[in-house]
Amino acid sequence: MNKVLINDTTLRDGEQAAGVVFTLEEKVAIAKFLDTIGVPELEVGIPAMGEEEMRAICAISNLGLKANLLAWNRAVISDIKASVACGMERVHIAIPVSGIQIAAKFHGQWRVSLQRLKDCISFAVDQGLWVAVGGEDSSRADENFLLDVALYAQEWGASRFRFCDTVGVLDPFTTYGKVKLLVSALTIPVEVHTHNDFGMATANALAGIKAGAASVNTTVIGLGERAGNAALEEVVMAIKRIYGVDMGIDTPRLLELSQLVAAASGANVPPWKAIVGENTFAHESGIHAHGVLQNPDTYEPFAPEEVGWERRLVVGKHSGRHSVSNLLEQHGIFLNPEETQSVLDAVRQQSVKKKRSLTTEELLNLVKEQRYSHAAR
Ligand SMILES: CC(=O)SCCNC(=O)CCNC(=O)[C@H](O)C(C)(C)COP(=O)(O)OP(=O)(O)OC[C@H]1O[C@@H](n2cnc3c(N)ncnc32)[C@H](O)[C@@H]1OP(=O)(O)O
Ligand SMILES: O=C(O)CCC(=O)C(=O)O
Repeated sequence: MNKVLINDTTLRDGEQAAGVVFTLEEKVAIAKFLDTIGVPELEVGIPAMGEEEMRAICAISNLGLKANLLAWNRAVISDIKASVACGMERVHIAIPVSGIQIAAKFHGQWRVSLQRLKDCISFAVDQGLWVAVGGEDSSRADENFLLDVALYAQEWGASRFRFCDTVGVLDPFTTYGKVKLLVSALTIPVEVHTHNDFGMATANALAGIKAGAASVNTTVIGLGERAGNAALEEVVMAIKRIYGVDMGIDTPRLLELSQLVAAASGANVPPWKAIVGENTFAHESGIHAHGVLQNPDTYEPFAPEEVGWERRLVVGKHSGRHSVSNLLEQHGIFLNPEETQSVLDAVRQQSVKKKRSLTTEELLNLVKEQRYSHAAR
């Protein structure tokens, strides 16, 4: 797999998640964090939204970050003027490309939409801007029409074309085929933008990259419209660990970044969320805990420290003797096999009663209550 460029859109598509509002300070903090950990490109917002958003984009633009910054625009000249007013040197211009979208937004008049795109690219290029074009709803567009739009965008001066699975309807196989067509036809790089409506945003992003996309859109914790986008932490770690390509991202800070974005968005990250969910390196099941105690590779795809976690062994309904005795030994308590089994029985009972795993303190209390002769050597 080729080295791919991450263009993170937490500050644009991420914030579009219904109910999410970042303050200016939060936007700045997220931009700085993404930049610090090595994300090379950030889509920072939509200047056309008005003064408040423009202030935040200007503030980010004034930070002097290493990352390239990009503002999102419709094919509307005043949108691009607003981007210029925010100090943007790079603009992304979106144009609907599917029949459904062109009908809703341009009354089916595709020639009008193409003329708008041409005018906007020319205007932006004349302003000295670097221009990327996004084919909104590329996945449902007629393939020949999509190709024509992309080729025209290239001819008119765009430096990159974004393939958007706007409503997340593709699977990795179809994504691969569609992106490959574009990559083969264009000389400018192709970017993939995927949504998670069927839970395939990350898989589709990887398929697009495999097909030759040079750039991929992500958002932290997968925040974004409806079911969200391809998650930054998933894409980065999959590329690193499945394909062996290190993208130069400081991955031990991914957890802290996810917590920053979760707090700013008011979102609860599910415990089972890939890479940054709190259960991703927690082991309760007896067979798993036993395996992990022998060799963590038995039940972990990579070391927890690589993404900012520490491994946790938890005792509860599904535990076995090995994890119970391991935890107790860490507290200087050494039991014989019969005693360990009776603690395990008590752990199971308590866990079922409480409908959760036990804390270390609860486990130690159980042992105390049983007053084992071998306890606390
Ligand atoms: C797939 C995506 O995520 S696209 C990005 C979506 N993000 C957002 O919408 C968040 C920010 N949006 C906003 O703040 C507002 O929608 C604004 C400022 C952009 C526009 O607001 P309004 O002028 O009030 O229009 P409204 O949002 O109701 O309707 C969208 C208008 O943009 C037009 N439009 C939509 N996409 C495009 C496009 N790519 N190029 C040109 N025009 C477009 C629509 O046809 C409609 O035009 P109309 O007013 O002439 O009918
Ligand atoms: O950039 C574009 O063209 C649209 C991006 C987007 O958010 C989408 O299609 O879901």
